[in-house]
Amino acid sequence: MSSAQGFLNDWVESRVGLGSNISNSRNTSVSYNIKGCWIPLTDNGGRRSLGSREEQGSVRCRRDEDRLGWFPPHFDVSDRMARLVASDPVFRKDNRAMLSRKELFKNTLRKAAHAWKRIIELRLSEEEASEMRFYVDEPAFTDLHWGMFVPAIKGQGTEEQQQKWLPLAYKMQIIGCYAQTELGHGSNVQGLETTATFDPESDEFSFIWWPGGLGKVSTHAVVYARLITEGQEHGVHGFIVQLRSLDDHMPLPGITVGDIGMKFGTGAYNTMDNGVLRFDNVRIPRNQMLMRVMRVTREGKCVQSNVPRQLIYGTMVYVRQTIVSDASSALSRAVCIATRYSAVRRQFGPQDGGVETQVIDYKTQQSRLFPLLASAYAFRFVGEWLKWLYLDVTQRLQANDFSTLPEAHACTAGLKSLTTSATADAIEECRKLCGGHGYLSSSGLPELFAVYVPACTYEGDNVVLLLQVARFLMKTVSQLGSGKKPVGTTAYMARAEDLLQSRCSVQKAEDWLKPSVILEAFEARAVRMCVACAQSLSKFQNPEEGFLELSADLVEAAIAHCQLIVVSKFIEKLQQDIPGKGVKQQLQILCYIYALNLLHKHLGDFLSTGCITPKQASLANDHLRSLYSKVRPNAIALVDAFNYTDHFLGSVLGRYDGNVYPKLYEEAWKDPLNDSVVPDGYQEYIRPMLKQQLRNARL
Ligand SMILES: CCCCC/C=C\C/C=C\C/C=C\C/C=C\C/C=C\CC/C=C/C(=O)SCCNC(=O)CCNC(=O)[C@H](O)C(C)(C)COP(=O)(O)OP(=O)(O)OC[C@H]1O[C@@H](n2cnc3c(N)ncnc32)[C@H](O)[C@@H]1OP(=O)(O)O
Ligand SMILES: Cc1cc2nc3c(=O)[nH]c(=O)nc-3n(C[C@H](O)[C@H](O)[C@H](O)COP(=O)(O)OP(=O)(O)OC[C@H]3O[C@@H](n4cnc5c(N)ncnc54)[C@H](O)[C@@H]3O)c2cc1C
Repeated sequence: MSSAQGFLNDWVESRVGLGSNISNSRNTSVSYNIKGCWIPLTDNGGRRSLGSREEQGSVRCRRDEDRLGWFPPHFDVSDRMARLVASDPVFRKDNRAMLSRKELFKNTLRKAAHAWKRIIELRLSEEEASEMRFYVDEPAFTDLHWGMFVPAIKGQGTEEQQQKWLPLAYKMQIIGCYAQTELGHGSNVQGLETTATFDPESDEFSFIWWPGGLGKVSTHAVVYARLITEGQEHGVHGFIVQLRSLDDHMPLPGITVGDIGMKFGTGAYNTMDNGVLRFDNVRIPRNQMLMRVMRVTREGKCVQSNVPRQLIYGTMVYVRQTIVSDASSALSRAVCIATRYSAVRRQFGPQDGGVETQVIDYKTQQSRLFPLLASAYAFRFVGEWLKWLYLDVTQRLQANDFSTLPEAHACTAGLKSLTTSATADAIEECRKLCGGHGYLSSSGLPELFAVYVPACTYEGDNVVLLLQVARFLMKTVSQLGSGKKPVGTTAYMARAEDLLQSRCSVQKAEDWLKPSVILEAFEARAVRMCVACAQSLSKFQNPEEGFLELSADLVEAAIAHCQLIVVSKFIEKLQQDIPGKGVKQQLQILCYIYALNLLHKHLGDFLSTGCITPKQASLANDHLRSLYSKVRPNAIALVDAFNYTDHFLGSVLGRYDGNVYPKLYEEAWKDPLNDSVVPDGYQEYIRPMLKQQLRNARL
């Protein structure tokens, strides 16, 4: 899809949407781009002015000149959209924590409407519009419209249904949400209680429903419900349901709809109108059931297509894939703030009155911060790979090849779980890395955490998703002897016999610098944990009972497998040409830090499975420590490479110019409490208290 063409036309005309630019077959090697990254390796080792209070604000890093020849195509789009948003007053960052829910929500509507206006005026491409959404940085109903409603129709609708609904959705003449979760059922989709009963008399369905969705905006929803025809159940399906009038936005008869109320944090995800929806005998035409997987005839007969019924879960696969890239963005943002501030902040140091030490120079700070920096890069690369995997599976599905769907499901579920859990923890760690000031709203970290943390729950609870990965792994292990060769991310299991016996070859710390050594350690750990689980499972008469009993161990095995995927994709990335002086070396160091830090954190797994010895573990740790010193000179450059504007970062601590302290002071005075010198309530509560004490003192 070309960015020169208009966004609107592209989307209306596009049938395949995001899948159009991928042509690799699954077995060819995947080519990566480090999209949107530039790493300015400066002569002074990347320290810039950050770190010296004396120099605050005095040095400006000229970004364009700093770049060393690394312009992946995506970078320009991203950079242009970042600047467009930052320079538009309508997109200014309100102090969201200070706004009432109504103000907050109305502001979001205003920004979303303005974004849409600009998208049309500037004829933005899909990629540009998506970048604009990213930099506007405010969860909104449009995320669900574009991110779930449209993909649900695309993935589960017939050609005819797509032709009818997509043009309306692309032009935003209808606005949709994804209404699947009920009050009582979220993870258990098959357990949904909403029913859609076909009435052959009138050619219509009726619903009862209680969803999470959009409470104030959507005119339509794809609603998931159990299909009942001729008194028989036929599983959960998606149905397009109009909720509100397109004239006056009032709910249609039989529909009760509203917002579910304030959520975690102030500001944060409260810009979103998550909603409650109740159907009371709402009727919709038969052809509003999404029928790519199963068709209901005029007579009420169900006709299964050749498409697997798991495709009904397809929208979740799509969104989980996008969530992995989003994890890298959220994490890189937090790390950018914490790294820059760690270079500014000084505590303790020489006793002779010299300048105090930048906290980034403390090994403890480095050992907490640099693995997070490495993870931000690792998640970016695995996110790019996952995008490829998703596009590949989409193309295959179109050609009626469903063979890679289980792996795509396992990878998207597992990596969504792994990256969101790690990112949520990392944002909180970044807050702590910024000491007391990290707790201030103006650090940007509390709100980032509050906005981000539901990612561990939505689109599938992270533990429930890991259990899906574990099921896939147990199936793979059980087929090992059957001649069915594991492929893709489980290909290493074909070498299970060797990996169960292998001994790590590390003898000195530098041996840990061999990618093959690291890979083999992670593969051996994952195989051994999976095989141990499979052996324990085989002792149960009832496999489902065994699965429940062993679920905590199965989750650990799934994590080991997903970590292996991330490590291996990082290593694959480094086998490619990476332009820019010194860039590859820096990424190599980050790759080792990512892997060796995981090894250190999960030492129990590696030791108890006998993959490495305590001596080798200790050598890995020695080496990890030495790698931190190599990152330190370029730490600022490595976070500048994310190319975040100050507007987007929304953090006084993460300012590009390092001018933290005067700005913190300035920010404090903006608080409404400082509007008056003597606070409201003084006369009523403080003064009488003081007077009382004065009287008591006189007595
Ligand atoms: C202003 C203008 C701007 C313009 C903007 C332009 C562009 C922006 C574009 C887009 C924005 C992009 C993204 C943003 C979008 C959204 C993100 C933001 C917010 C998210 C909001 C949140 C939404 C939600 O939460 S929706 C609800 C999600 N719900 C869940 O995830 C439920 C979790 N539960 C399940 O998935 C399943 O029930 C289960 C746990 C998998 C269990 O399934 P079940 O069938 O009961 O059991 P099993 O027996 O285990 O499985 C049967 C069988 O099926 C296989 N399986 C399961 N799932 C899948 C799957 N997904 N795909 C394929 N196969 C699957 C399973 O392995 C098993 O197979 P087997 O029989 O072979 O073993
Ligand atoms: C901000 C936000 C936005 C959302 N947006 C939407 C939306 O747009 N559309 C929509 O349809 N839904 C939406 N949801 C709902 C979301 O998808 C569900 O909340 C999510 O899938 C988790 O399901 P649940 O709430 O039923 O959790 P539960 O399944 O009730 O989980 C509760 C606990 O039980 C554990 N658990 C559950 N099952 C198992 C098991 N089999 N084995 C072991 N442990 C288990 C979980 O790990 C968790 O610890 C949203 C949720 C949030 C928070």
